[in-house]
Amino acid sequence: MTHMDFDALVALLRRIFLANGTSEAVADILARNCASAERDGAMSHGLFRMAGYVSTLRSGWVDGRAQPQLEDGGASFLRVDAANGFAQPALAIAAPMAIDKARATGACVVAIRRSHHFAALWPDVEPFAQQGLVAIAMVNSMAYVAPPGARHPVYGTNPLAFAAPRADERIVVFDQAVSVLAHGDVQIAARDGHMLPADAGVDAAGQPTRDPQAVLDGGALLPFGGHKGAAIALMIEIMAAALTGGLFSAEVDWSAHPGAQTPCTGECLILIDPSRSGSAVGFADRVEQMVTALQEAGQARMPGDRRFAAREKAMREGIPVSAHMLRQLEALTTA
Ligand SMILES: NC(=O)C1=CN([C@@H]2O[C@H](COP(=O)(O)OP(=O)(O)OC[C@H]3O[C@@H](n4cnc5c(N)ncnc54)[C@H](OP(=O)(O)O)[C@@H]3O)[C@@H](O)[C@H]2O)C=CC1
Ligand SMILES: O=C(O)C1=NCCCC1
Repeated sequence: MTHMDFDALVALLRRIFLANGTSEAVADILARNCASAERDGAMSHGLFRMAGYVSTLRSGWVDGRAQPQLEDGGASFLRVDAANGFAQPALAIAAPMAIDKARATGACVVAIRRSHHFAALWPDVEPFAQQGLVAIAMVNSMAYVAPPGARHPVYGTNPLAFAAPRADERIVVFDQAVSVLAHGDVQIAARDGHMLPADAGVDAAGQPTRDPQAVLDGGALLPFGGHKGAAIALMIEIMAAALTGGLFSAEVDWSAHPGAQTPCTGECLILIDPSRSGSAVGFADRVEQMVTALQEAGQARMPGDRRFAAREKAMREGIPVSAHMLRQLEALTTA
């Protein structure tokens, strides 16, 4: 096991993206995104995903050089056609105007379509909260999740991320899939020979199973909280696909592109300027009061706490990367 400096890991991942056909701008954004996930201990969307990025790029399913097109949708609405490229470069192009619109009008909706999102979602919201805005992001993915009573999966694992400013320049962030587990964690469980929690998935016959391979081989994941998680999955399909002009998770068809792993769907980001609320007490102070109330009630861990602690440790000590993973990454630097 070696401990890699964050910038050295970003540089290695950047070489992989460039060697496999992305533009410099896309390589910069995705390398930083993927290294950040690994640094923060979000293993399902860190280095584990690099082989999938590469096989997808090589399959021709995604355009690593896409030029996202920004379209003004009105005072508080921005559309982006990601042009069959990755979602994060599309978001990066929209971000400055989205912030301006949110500050000018109180809110802004960013609707991204024809976009591939293969990553953790918190990097899409964190920077906005650091600039004093509330941010909510939703992405749909591909049909891995069966709602209660369904005969086959319809929803994606559809993550939802939320970020808001706290006092003292801190932020509160959560980022979660609608399924009990992310599909990436099921793949990791299958690779490492671990069983799933009892309520996570069903096999191809619709029977509950703890076997990750049975979920991957024609089975399905289940939403957290039964019909309640399923309703959130529905909302995300509506916001990230119907609203943006992207595909629903169940409409993604990559059968003509063997090796493809990234969903080509949509993303919806909502920004709110909390200074518009007119509240006498500052918004960040109110958020802080809420966090304090939770802590006083006994909640020891806030969402984001584990991740921020992992980040701090990794920035101090380096990011642990196994010799096996390092060899795999080096191999991906040659097309
Ligand atoms: N691109 C895509 O299409 C998809 C991406 N994903 C990504 O996969 C990643 C993992 O998702 P998921 O498995 O649902 O995430 P987790 O269940 O690991 O965590 C969800 C959230 O709950 C917080 N949390 C976890 N345990 C506790 C606890 N005991 N007390 C308080 N808070 C807690 C986490 O904070 P903390 O981070 O601090 O642990 C996090 O904010 C996400 O980054 C998601 O965006 C998932 C599905 C599809
Ligand atoms: O882990 C997941 O679930 C997913 N991650 C990337 C995109 C597809 C679903």
